[in-house]
Amino acid sequence: MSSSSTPTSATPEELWRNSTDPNIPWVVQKYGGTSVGKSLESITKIVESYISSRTNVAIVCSARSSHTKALGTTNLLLQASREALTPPSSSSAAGGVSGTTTPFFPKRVGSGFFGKDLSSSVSSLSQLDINGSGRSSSPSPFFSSNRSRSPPKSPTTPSTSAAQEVQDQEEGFHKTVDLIKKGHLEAARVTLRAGPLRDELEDEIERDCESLRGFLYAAQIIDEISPRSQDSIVGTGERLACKIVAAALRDRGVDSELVVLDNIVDASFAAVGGDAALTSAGDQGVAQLGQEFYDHLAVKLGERLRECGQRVPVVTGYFGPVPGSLLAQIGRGYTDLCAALCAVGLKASELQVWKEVDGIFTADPRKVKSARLVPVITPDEAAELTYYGSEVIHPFTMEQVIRARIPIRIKNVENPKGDGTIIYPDEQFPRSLQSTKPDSKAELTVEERMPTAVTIKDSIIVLNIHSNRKTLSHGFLARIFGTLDRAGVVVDLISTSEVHVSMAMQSFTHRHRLTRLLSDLEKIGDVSVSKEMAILSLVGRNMRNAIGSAGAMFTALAKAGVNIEMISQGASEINISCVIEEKDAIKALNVIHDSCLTYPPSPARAIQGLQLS
Ligand SMILES: Nc1ncnc2c1ncn2[C@@H]1O[C@H](COP(=O)(O)OP(=O)(O)O)[C@@H](O)[C@H]1O
Ligand SMILES: N[C@@H](CC(=O)OP(=O)(O)O)C(=O)O
Repeated sequence: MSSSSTPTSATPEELWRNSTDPNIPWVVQKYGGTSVGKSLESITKIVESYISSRTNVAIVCSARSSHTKALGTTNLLLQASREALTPPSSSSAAGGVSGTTTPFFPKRVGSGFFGKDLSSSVSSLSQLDINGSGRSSSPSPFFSSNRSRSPPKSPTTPSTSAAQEVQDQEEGFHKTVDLIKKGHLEAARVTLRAGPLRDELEDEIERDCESLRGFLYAAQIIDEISPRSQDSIVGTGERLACKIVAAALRDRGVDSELVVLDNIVDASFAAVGGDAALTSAGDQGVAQLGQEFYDHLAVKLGERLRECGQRVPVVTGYFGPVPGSLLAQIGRGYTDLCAALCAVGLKASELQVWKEVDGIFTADPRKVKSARLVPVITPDEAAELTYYGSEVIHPFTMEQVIRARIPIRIKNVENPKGDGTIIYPDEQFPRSLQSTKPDSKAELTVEERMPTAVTIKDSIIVLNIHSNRKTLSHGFLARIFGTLDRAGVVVDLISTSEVHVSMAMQSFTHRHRLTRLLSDLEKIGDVSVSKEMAILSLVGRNMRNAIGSAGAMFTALAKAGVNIEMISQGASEINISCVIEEKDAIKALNVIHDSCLTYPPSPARAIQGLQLS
């Protein structure tokens, strides 16, 4: 359907009858956490409008974020996990939350609209798997407090006093679970009309949050959260969000079905032959999920979603504890990948990623007022932007849908009529936008030679290692990479000479991890650390053909008095990055946007200096 279609006056039932034809195309819509948190009303209208235009819609949702992703449910869930492993303060013991009005180990309750597979419980400490899939924990803990364990109080042990009890309950993960519960209950009350559906939804939220609490409590007792358990904890966010969205659609007369994917990977993984789904990782490191795994999962998802028949599938973007852990294998933003695999499985005509912005901009519109919408972008450019701070779309997403020749469109929930940004591979670009053909270089306009976007990644540290010259240069580099691999550290940028290596990476949340890494690196050479840095990246497919992009970028930064700590140009030639001080980040973004990305160019702008190679 066209992106500008609007709802008709037909009732939802009439609309829905129109959409049952199996030949009607599918559109998969992924709604980001901020949209689920802030724009539920708009989401339901969008879904209705697509159904009315004879389109089958499947929707995939992320965990709610009421303001920003940083304050969203997934981050709260990760925080709660850490808190469960943090030693309790002075007098409050791990189990000091007894006597609360809500049970720690709630009973599984019958299946209403939300189905029987949705509530789960932890009935024993060995069952550390929040979704009850029955698989045992991985032996290597993802989070472990490394503290000597003091015997926790049992949940039924009375606390010393009522006041202490209240204080205990407010501490640590309990407070965080309460916050998650409160936010979701409020959303349910604001979104749904009073009645049985809302009552059932509130019960479901209550139950899921208490299951979570019980799970964390059990983790606290055994003092360990395995990667698989961590995945399950994180998955609570998508489950809660989807319950609200599915109920909101129903409340407005759109028949929906909640699709929880907690167990889909187990079945898919077995079917493709266990470890065969993982590609070889060599001697060390984590094996990567292979294409065979994704292909099979896509088929499974397609089959599952078609089972929904006339109902709109509302799919948890969390798709279960994958081999090697979802967060380690795919990382944050996994719901984009889930939506992509749903689109592939359904042979959808389009994958739509709905956000709170009109699409991909030339810079973060919150930070650069003059940023413009980019109408078309390549998957490589979108991936570079995501890696370097503009969380536009998960990089793995694009490969899956583009292999299946399904276009991706980024759209704004609050502006559904906008065209958004479409992600096309280079070779599928409209002819006028193909700037890589050698014989067409002379015809390129200044605009066609411009970079696509500028982005900033905050909270960066730079480690500089100077060789102690006790090993040859290749041995020096090998030892550094070996040390980083063992520490599980991802390097964002690197710049090397024979005896000196500078590496930019995300700041460490846990100081002890940095301390440990530094002491290991000090065995290889002298180490210095620069903190509170940011990576500034200029991204654009056109930079392959333009001489002077780097010159324009660094001239503009020099004129603005921005100090550059390190420089790196990726092998792809579509990204030039440098590390600057974090305090200069916004200024640098604006300066680069004004000088390299503003059209039409003024004589003062450095873009004038660009020539074709
Ligand atoms: N180049 C960019 N183009 C568009 N948005 C960007 C860019 N860089 C950063 N952003 C930010 O990314 C966010 C994406 O939208 P949002 O709906 O909040 O994300 P999510 O779908 O993860 O909830 C916006 O807040 C926007 O300010
Ligand atoms: N909620 C998960 C998954 C996700 O994809 O989020 P979002 O769609 O809001 O980027 C996360 O924060 O990582």
